[in-house]
Amino acid sequence: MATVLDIDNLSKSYGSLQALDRLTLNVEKGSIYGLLGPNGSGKTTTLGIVLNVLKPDRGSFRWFGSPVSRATKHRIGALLETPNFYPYLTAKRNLQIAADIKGVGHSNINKVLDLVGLGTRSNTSFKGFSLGMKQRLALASAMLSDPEVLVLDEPTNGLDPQGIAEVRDLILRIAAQDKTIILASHLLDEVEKVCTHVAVLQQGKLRANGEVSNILSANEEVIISTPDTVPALELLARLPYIISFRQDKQNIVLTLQDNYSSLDVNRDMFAQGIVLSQLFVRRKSLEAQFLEIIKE
Ligand SMILES: Nc1ncnc2c1ncn2[C@@H]1O[C@H](COP(=O)(O)OP(=O)(O)OP(=O)(O)O)[C@@H](O)[C@H]1O
Repeated sequence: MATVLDIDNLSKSYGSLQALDRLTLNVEKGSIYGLLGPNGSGKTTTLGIVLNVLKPDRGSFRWFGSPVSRATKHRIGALLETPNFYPYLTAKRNLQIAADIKGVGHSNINKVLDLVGLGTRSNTSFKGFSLGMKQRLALASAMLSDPEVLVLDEPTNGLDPQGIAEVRDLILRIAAQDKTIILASHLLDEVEKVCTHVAVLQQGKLRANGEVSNILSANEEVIISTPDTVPALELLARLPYIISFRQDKQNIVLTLQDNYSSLDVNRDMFAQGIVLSQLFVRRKSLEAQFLEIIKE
């Protein structure tokens, strides 16, 4: 898989505040890469640097294997903050002006309006749009040059639930067109629903990164209930593949080593004459995972 963005040891301070501390990560083609972190963790600073708006103190980054240049810039679309459209002009006219500013032709305008679901509203003035529609128009504007990569900072901020759902759906549709998306968010739910990969930032440091599905699947819990609690706890303490267990009301919650499953627990309990009244697997939520990561 080709690397689209390669970030190597980026650091940035504002006075005595270290906003970014030796950040290293790779974004591969076709991924939807989430930069996840609480407010002030360095997400916007990272995006500002890789979009050449901010200068890093140290470190480097490469787009498509090369230092940033006019040629690489044309391959990247960005939405860092909601752009100012002219309120009394139509969606289409606003995109024509945006295209002129970017130095791209008008040939993609109808296509991007259709893509974001505003094809039938192209002659409506911007001021009549809902916040969700305004954000979708902003995404259309970022897509005017048909970029390979889209960089988005908190794309659903301030939207109502319907607007959030529309923008997330749109991001997935854009990604399905063989685009790479890099997206900063403080919303765990958003990253879990939209992203294929995640980098967790805290106080400018990378705390964890990888495929969202890996981070989640590596963190399953097995929940069991049994009337034979005491022998069950004794057995769990002896089983070598149990990483941890704890009692939670009537249940016992287990974390298992990789390559072991609830079947192993059931079989070993049964072999010792311990009957389970309940056994199920629960995926630790990304939120639980995230809180553990930033607690370390
Ligand atoms: N121009 C600036 N001058 C001084 N400090 C800044 C500046 N820009 C950002 N910071 C500080 O740097 C840290 C990282 O900010 P950044 O905006 O990158 O974080 P973020 O994760 O995007 O957070 P948010 O979601 O709140 O935007 C924060 O503590 C912020 O207050």
